[in-house]
Amino acid sequence: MSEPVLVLNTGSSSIKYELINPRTRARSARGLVERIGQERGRLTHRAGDGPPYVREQPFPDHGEGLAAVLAAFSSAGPELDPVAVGHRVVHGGTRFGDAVLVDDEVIAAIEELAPLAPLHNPVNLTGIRLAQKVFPEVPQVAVFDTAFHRTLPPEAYTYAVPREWGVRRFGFHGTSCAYVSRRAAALLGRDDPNLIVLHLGNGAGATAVEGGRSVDTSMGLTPLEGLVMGTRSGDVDPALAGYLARAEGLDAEQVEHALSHRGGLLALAGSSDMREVRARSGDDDARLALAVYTRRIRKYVGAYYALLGRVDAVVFTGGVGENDPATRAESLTGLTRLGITLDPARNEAASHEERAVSPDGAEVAVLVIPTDEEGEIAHQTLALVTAS
Ligand SMILES: Nc1ncnc2c1ncn2[C@@H]1O[C@H](COP(=O)(O)OP(=O)(O)O)[C@@H](O)[C@H]1O
Ligand SMILES: CC(=O)OP(=O)(O)O
Ligand SMILES: [Mg+2]
Repeated sequence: MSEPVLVLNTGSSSIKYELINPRTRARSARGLVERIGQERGRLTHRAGDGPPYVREQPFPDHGEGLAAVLAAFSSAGPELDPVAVGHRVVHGGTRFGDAVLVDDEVIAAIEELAPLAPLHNPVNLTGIRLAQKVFPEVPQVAVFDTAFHRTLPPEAYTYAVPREWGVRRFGFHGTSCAYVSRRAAALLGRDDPNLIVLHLGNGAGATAVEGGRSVDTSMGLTPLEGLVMGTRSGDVDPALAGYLARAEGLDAEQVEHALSHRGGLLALAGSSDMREVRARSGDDDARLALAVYTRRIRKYVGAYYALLGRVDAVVFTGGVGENDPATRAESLTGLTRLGITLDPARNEAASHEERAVSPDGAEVAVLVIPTDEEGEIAHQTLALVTAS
């Protein structure tokens, strides 16, 4: 029996979607709406093995992007008849752990958490509301990025700030971390390995996984802290906000917006896209950007090695982690004494498969595992809908 689940991963300027059979993980359709809110948007829809259905036009907001997705299914198929819709929701706060069925109360809670993930939660809600309208009889399920990090111990999630602020570290990309951690365990043939997971996409984070559980992670209260990202600065001196207020007259919102949208690779190299930055690695700005990007990763690898004491594998995932051998090599240089080395030929071989890129018998395996956030969301969605 085919039981397709529609998965919506609504990002700050994009919508990724897939129609998946969660049991076989077979996709009958997948697509992407890019550059929402910009002058030139694009929708690419793939159904089966045929040529993609492409629309180049502006998509002023996520609502219009989603309407175009529905139109793509009508024009290019397949029939869009999901048994459930699974939504990626970035911030679940302390309220949400496992996936939940969406009702009015859940929507209100996701909305309340929006100030902690202003780039993500509001557009996640746009997806939920539209799907409710289009599929009123179909259960909607929210799967939270923060869920996998519920196991952080207090000493990892506590900031040394006044308690009455009620703030803490949450961590993100948990669905990706959970999936690649499970796959790493299978590849290593160990039940509950110790891992350093490096999810390097547009957003990027490092996570220390001990015995299969997240015990520390680089993203914090919001998805701005930690590694250098496409447009996000990652770690900076918190006094920067006060300095910019005094020196430039920026208010808190302007500082946060700049650190989120004008930071990272974009600030240093003029592009948030790693492929473009790599293509210009002859120029000084791009070289510095790459050095800052990979040095930050190396610092987190060292820190998490120290926390874990024993590491079975370093796992690379996300668009950069999966596809950029130079980032993997530069991030792990000088770590031979920790037992972390790469096999250059394995590292450089292009592949979309799960694989080890360290030498056979290495003390610490280095793995590349393509993430599957959508497959994981579909799986959790069907499990919840079937159980309820
Ligand atoms: N072959 C490649 N070499 C280097 N970087 C790549 C390659 N393919 C994709 N990337 C980079 O991956 C990043 C996007 O990662 P992805 O995980 O798809 O993003 P998102 O967080 O939006 O899901 C971009 O910076 C892109 O340049
Ligand atoms: C949480 C986060 O950073 O997500 P993304 O990588 O999709 O921006
Ligand atoms: Mg991502």
